[in-house]
Amino acid sequence: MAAIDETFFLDGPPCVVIDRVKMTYKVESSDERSGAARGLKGRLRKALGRPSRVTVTALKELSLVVERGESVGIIGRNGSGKSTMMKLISGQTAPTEGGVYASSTPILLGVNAALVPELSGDQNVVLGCLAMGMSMEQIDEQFDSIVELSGLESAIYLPMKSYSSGMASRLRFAIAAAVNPEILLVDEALNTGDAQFSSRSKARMDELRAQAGCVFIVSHSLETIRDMCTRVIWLDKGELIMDGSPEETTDRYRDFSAHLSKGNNISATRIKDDARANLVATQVLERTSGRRMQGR
Ligand SMILES: Nc1ncnc2c1ncn2[C@@H]1O[C@H](COP(=O)(O)OP(=O)(O)OP(=O)(O)O)[C@@H](O)[C@H]1O
Repeated sequence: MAAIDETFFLDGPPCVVIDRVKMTYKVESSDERSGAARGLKGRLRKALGRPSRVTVTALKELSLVVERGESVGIIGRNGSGKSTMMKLISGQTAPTEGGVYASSTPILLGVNAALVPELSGDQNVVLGCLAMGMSMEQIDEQFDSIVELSGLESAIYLPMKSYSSGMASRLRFAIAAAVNPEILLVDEALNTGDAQFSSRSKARMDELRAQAGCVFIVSHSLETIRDMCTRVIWLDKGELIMDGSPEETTDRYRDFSAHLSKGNNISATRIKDDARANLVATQVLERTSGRRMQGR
């Protein structure tokens, strides 16, 4: 049986606690072979022209405790549940089961902030900042540095719908980076924009990271993850496979991916199974007096 890391939190509050969280989605499926399409109900639905619905498991049961000062990288193949985990931590989505607790409101520094394409860049700066809870005074103070970080110069006065996708991403990043959150979530935001913007955004990220209580970073760039994280978790098909140091976890994942891409599925599965067998599972307990205990 996997070892358990029992966590009591008296030595200082953790920033984020994920307690036995599961996430499933109900989606329409046109697959005639799916369980939901078969049987009397399925035939009836089909006769009425209604598509059948299937359940997609985005995250299997997952528990995690993240302390102040940690910078957690999340890696894994496409569809492994990384963005779902970020949405759950940010509160954008509620889990199907379990709970997510945070010491303050986490801010998702993604490239998906909803801005209005018809409005100009500067109008969107105001809109985006208001949406993040900033006051007009704070926006006024930060406006010039947001525009400077975006690097858009005079294009800031043009409608956002006229921007290239890279320009739009730069604006979203610059707006999102204007707040100094205690809990910062970064979902691939650093992988957009040109080289000049990359170094500018990395510098701002480093600043934010230094101020934040804890940071979560999703990225397919293992280099970015190694560079920026103190701890890395590997998700696969919604399951936690590994939770360890950036070097160890990215090495193991790189090995797994290399075997997969060469078609060595059996070796890849063995690497994954070995990693999962060594996982020290977290069990979240009620707040109680005591000290933090490491796995047994
Ligand atoms: N809104 C949704 N409705 C239905 N299924 C969803 C939804 N969002 C995610 N999923 C499913 O949940 C699973 C995990 O998706 P998620 O976006 O979290 O993966 P990811 O690891 O971030 O992938 P990627 O690396 O491709 O961005 C996938 O099977 C996906 O199809």
